[in-house]
Amino acid sequence: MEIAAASTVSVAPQLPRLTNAFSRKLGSISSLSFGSLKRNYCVGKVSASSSVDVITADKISPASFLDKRETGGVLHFVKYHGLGNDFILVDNRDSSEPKITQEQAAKLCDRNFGVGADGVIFAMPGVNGTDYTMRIFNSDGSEPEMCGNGVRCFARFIAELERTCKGKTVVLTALWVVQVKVDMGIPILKAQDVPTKLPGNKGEAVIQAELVVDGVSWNVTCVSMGNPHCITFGTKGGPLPEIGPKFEHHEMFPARTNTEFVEVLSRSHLKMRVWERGAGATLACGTGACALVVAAVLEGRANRKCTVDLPGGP
Ligand SMILES: N[C@@H](CCC[C@H](N)C(=O)O)C(=O)O
Repeated sequence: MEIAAASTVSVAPQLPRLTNAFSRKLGSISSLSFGSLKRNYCVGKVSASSSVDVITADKISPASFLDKRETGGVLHFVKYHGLGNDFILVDNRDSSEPKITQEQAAKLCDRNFGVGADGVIFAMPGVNGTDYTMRIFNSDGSEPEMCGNGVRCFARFIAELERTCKGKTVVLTALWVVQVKVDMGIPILKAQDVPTKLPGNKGEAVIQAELVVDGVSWNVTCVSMGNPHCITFGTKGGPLPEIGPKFEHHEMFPARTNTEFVEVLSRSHLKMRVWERGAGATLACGTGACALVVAAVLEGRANRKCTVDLPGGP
């Protein structure tokens, strides 16, 4: 079921390195927008508060991981996606510790033995004057600094929680499909802050530099949107599961990297495949889409305003 988009929520990430803070004092500062978000419920019954009841762990096995953190053995969650980049969202506003561990998150994200997702997002109490903080674990359990589609889902989730809680400022006029715009902040180009060990070749930035991957030479530009991205243009490549991990774990990327393989269709139309750090091939990556437009502009391949086609949509 889909109802037309009706609500726009802007998000200002204020601590791009470690946390993504969601401020209720929202200005209209969006500079990049993505496609609509959709909410999928994947298991169990949908309750009035839009959470999903999972069968209590103790009915399955006393050692089941879900009963270790949440009272009563129930983890309430919803499943959202942005262009098919899908996340399990947990209301963690009552604690500064995530309700599940990184290992448990990896199990939940397993598409065969768990719920299945690209990551788990926690809506945490605010820090430094913000109302909320987002934390996210990738599907391998690692913790990234930032996630563009994740922060959109997070904004949508907060909007829904606030609506449920009443008396707050976020207005939601339709369910199911909502446009959420995110201010992604300023890209970081300084090599050591991306981070990459590739030496800066345009000042401290790494732009169209040579990277040898498994004996093959690639031209790459390195951009951080809070999390590291390595962008390469052209049609060269191969199956993502083969080539992606070689970039992700390349010695030039001390914090590993997300990698975007980009085709330039025109100066305002780009097409990307992505291999995400800690999650593999995903249908969409918001930080990746932004990073590749930055790279395309820096390499003189595209205008500053572009449509990016991702496997999950434009
Ligand atoms: N899909 C996300 C990025 C998620 C984090 C990434 N896997 C990382 O480890 O940096 C997005 O939409 O930005």
